[in-house]
Formats: sequence, structure tokens, C-alpha cells
Amino acid sequence: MNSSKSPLIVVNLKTYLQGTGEKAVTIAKACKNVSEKYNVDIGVSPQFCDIYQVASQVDVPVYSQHIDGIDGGSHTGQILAQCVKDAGAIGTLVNHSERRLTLADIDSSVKAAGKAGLSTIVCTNNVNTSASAASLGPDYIAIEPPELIGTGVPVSSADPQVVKGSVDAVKNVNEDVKVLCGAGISKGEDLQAALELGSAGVLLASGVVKAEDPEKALEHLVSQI
Ligand SMILES: O=C[C@H](O)COP(=O)(O)O
Repeated sequence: MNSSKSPLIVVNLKTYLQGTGEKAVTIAKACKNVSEKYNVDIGVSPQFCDIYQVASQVDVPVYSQHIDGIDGGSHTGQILAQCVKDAGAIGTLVNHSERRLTLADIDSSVKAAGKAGLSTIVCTNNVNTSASAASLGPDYIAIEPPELIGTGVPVSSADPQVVKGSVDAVKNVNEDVKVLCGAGISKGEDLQAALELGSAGVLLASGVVKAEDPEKALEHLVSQI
């Protein structure tokens, strides 16, 4: 279930926002406005508890921040793919650097997502893990060196080799898997560099979520492409 428009930008709200979900809705609306104005695909990844509120109030692609590779039953504190799908998500992150899984768990999560009809973005930290994750057949890999996350130093210029290397490695394993990159992305030139390295878009957080005006930050990101 790859997205129709290109590039794909996913704004991960992490746990930056507190409250009843209204702030997540506001950022989701900003994603929608900028997406329509610039004809780019912009999705949002709120906390689990905000998925339903965001998805029911804003017509924007919503991604869960994680799912577990389980079926419903005797499990406590886990996240069912079908439940986030029913809440309105169209996809999910898997193995985010801040929510690491074993390779076996990633495999189960990707399978559970597929069964529920969710698109998958598997996060990786280097070229080898990008290749391994591609073998599990997700829709996207998101390569994110953890040391650059939240720094404002863009992976696309600080470590272009890991992006290009992941693009090439993933292509060798499975040509259908697209590559996003993330960590420190906030400006138009960061996105431009990411696209030039062969990525299909970006996964980002702080540059938008912590901006004084998230909609303006998103506009700055996409207005040059
Ligand atoms: O999910 C997003 C990534 O971890 C990147 O975070 P960042 O844009 O704050 O560096």
C-alpha cells in the first residue's frame, strides 16, 4: 500500500504533546493544508490514544507509532494492528529507534500489519539493518541514525552514505520497498538532499512538532520541491 503522491512526509508526534489530543489534531490539520497546497503526501503519527480523534477529525493519513505482532487474546499492554486500523490509522511505524524490537518481532509486526491492511514503515539504524528489514517486505524502510535524532543536524547532509547505502541495499533485496530517511530533517534543502539520495520521502518530528508554527515549518520544508 505505497502512497500515491510523492514524496511521502511522515510527521511523528512522538510524546511531545500532552492533553486531550487537540494539539495533535491541530498539527494534523497543518499536514492536510500543506499537503493539499503543495500536492505532497503528508501523514501524521500521533500517540495511540490520539489516533481515533485525529483520524476522525482530519482527513489525513494517520500512522500508529508501533504495533505488536500478536492476535487478540491474552496479551496485556500491547497494541493490536486491527485496533489501530479500526481507530482510523492507515499505517504504522515499526521498530522506531525509540521503540526497538528484535528482528523476529519486526517480522511478526509487519505480518500483523499486513493482515490488518496497514502500510508499514520499518525504521532502521544502518545499511545492514535496512537490508535485513527489506527482506521482511514492508512498504517502506526509514533509515534513521539514532545519534542524529532530535539534533537538527540532517542525516541527508551529515551522513549521506547511510541514506544512499540503504537505498541501494534495499533495492538489491526487494525493489518494491521504498526508502525514507529521518533524523534532523527540518528544512527544504534537507528534504531536497534526501530525495536526491534516492529516498522517497522523510520521517521527521522535532523540526515540525516543536516549531512555533508547525504549518509554516511544513511549508518551509516542502515549498522548494
Ligand atoms: O520519527 C522521527 C525521527 O526520529 C526523527 O526525529 P527528529 O526529526 O526530531 O530528528
